[in-house]
Order: sequence, then C-alpha cells, then structure tokens
Amino acid sequence: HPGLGFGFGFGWGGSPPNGLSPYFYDISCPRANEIAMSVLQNAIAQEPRMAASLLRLHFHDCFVQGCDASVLLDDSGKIVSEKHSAPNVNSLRGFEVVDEIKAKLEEACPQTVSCADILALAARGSTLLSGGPYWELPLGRRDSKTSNPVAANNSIPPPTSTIQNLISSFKQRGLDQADLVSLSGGHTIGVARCTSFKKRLYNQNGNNQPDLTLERTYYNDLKSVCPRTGGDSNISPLDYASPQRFDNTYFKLILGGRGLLTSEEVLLTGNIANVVELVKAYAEDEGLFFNQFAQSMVKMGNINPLLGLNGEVRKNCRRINSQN
Ligand code: HEM
Ligand SMILES: [Ca+2]
Ligand SMILES: [Ca+2]
Repeated sequence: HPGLGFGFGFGWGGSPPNGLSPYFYDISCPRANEIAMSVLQNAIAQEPRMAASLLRLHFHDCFVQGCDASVLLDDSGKIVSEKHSAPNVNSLRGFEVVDEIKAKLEEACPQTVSCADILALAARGSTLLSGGPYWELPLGRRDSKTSNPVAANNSIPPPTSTIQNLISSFKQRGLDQADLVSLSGGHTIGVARCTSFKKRLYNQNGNNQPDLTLERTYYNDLKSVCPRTGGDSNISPLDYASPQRFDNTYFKLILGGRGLLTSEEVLLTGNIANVVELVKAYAEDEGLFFNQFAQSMVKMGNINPLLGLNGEVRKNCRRINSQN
C-alpha cells in the first residue's frame, strides 16, 4: 500500500506505536538516506552554505508545533505559511533542495518518506558533510496538515535573547542547558544578516553605545560590514574562523568576545555557571561537543512528532495532500 509509509514490522501502516525508529524505512524505502545524501552532496558542493541553511530548517520546524514539516508549507487554501514569520522571512532557505530530495524519493518509494523525516535526514547529512558528527537517526515522523505562523513568530528565540529567555525557551521543549549550548554550536556553520546583530554595534542598550563585550578588532570588522544605516541584508559568518566547517571553533570565538549574536555571547556573559562551563568544555574538547550535539539533535528531532496514523505523508512538501 503506497499510501501508508509502513516500516519495519509495522504492516498495519503509519509509524511505530512506541515512537520513532532508526529502522523505519528499512523495508519500505531502504535507500532513503542514500538518495537524500546524493542530493545533499551536490547541493553542498555547489554552495557550502546550503548545509547551514538545511540544519537551521530542521530547528525552525521542530520548535514550531514539533518536527512535522509545518515550516515547508506554502500559502494556499487555508494555509498561511510560516515562511512569512519574523524569524523566517528573508532568512530561511534550502526549500528547493528539500523539493529535490522529495522528488527523488517519490520516484523511488511513492508517498513513503515524510517531509519531516527529510528535514531530519538533511540536517544530519549536512552536519556530516560539513565535517561534523554522525548519529543514528530515529525516523517515522509524519507531516502536519496545518501550519502555525503565530507560533513561528513567538516560539523561535530571537537573536537578542537573554540567557534566561534561551534557557526557558529550550526547557519548554524538554531541552536542557547542555542541549542549549551544544545546539547553539550549530552556528559553527552559516551566516547572519546585519539586521540580526546590528544593535550590538550601535545601540545595544538604547543609549547609542555598542555592546562592550564585543572584542575590539572584531567589532571594527563588523562595523565595516554593517554601516549604521542601510546594509541590513549584508551578511557575516556566525563562526568567521571556519564558516563552512562543522568544528568547535565557534566556542573558542565566544570565549574571546567574538560571538556574532547577543544570544551567543550571553552563553558566556549571562553568568549561568553550568552554561559557562559547557562553553569552555566544548571549546577545549571537540569530541565532547560532537557527542553532545549528536545527542541533542536526536532530542530536538523528537519534539512532538506526528505518529501512527496522525498527519499524513505529503506528496509535495509545500502542500497538504487534500490540496493536490
Ligand atoms: C539558541 C537559540 C538560537 C538563536 C537565537 C538563533 C538565531 C539565529 C539567527 C538570528 C540567525 C541568522 C538569521 C539571519 O540573519 O538571516 C541564525 C542562523 C543560523 N542558525 Fe540559529 N539560532 C538559534 C539556535 C539554532 C539551532 C538550535 C540551530 C541548529 C542546531 C541553529 C542553526 C543555525 C544555522 C546553521 C544558521 C545559519 C543559516 C544559514 O547560513 O543559512 N540555530 N540563527
Ligand atoms: Ca513544525
Ligand atoms: Ca566552524
């Protein structure tokens, strides 16, 4: 029955009753990961930043209504896309690569691999192809029939977040301080627009003064990328030491006052002892960071998945099936 993504040992259709499983597509679509990886390999070879963009897509999906591919829906019918919401607009990218993976998977195994699982596979593959860790990836998420643009506005922490905001936002989704610090390490690849960090350069506290925790040379470099007026879409790497390499230099930069966003520098300056210790530990030991990142990605990927016969497996990641 092609309409139901039955997995290993679950001939009745839907996903496993006890949650996600790494073996979910072993019978129904054994080459799913291989197919996704071949598309990723080409896309990332063409544009290394694509790895970062795809990793971020999974995060922005999981924090809004759970990991259900809600972020991929376009406007149509009753659906108001999450793509217009503040954290996403003019910022999220990688949708065409997801479409390409989906098209190849529909050819190989029609209506079997969910778009939510494609986002999880793309996040893992992107990490791996950038030099980061591998992890065994639980699968079997199904796709939502709704989007949630209001939650997309309210549930993704802004770059101006305080450490308390970040801790509580993650805690609401069952993620602890080690998850917060290691997942922030996703910023070891990719870029941000000036609009995401400009306040730090010119008016951090409403008194027309810069953020004094910014290291001086870095501060001057950033000012040359982001003038006081205009240039809001100019970009700067989140980890300027190795923007395309998944490594632990990100944490070393934070220790030196060279974190790009307020939400990153507060991991150090927020004075939460456990968080500061974790930043230092990951800066010193890349293996420790990789291990925790892998575990935390699995935890993030487990946020509120649609299981069993809930939701559906979309044929096109941009639309719910009833609109096809
Ligand atoms: C802890 C709270 C977080 C905040 C406040 C935050 C904020 C941001 C901001 C403001 C940008 C730049 C957007 C732009 O200017 O267009 C960004 C980019 C990025 N974020 Fe996060 N983020 C957080 C957590 C995460 C997590 C958990 C991940 C993945 C594990 C992640 C992965 C990325 C990546 C890879 C990019 C670069 C994307 C690209 O170059 O296209 N972020 N983030
Ligand atoms: Ca979602
Ligand atoms: Ca890096």
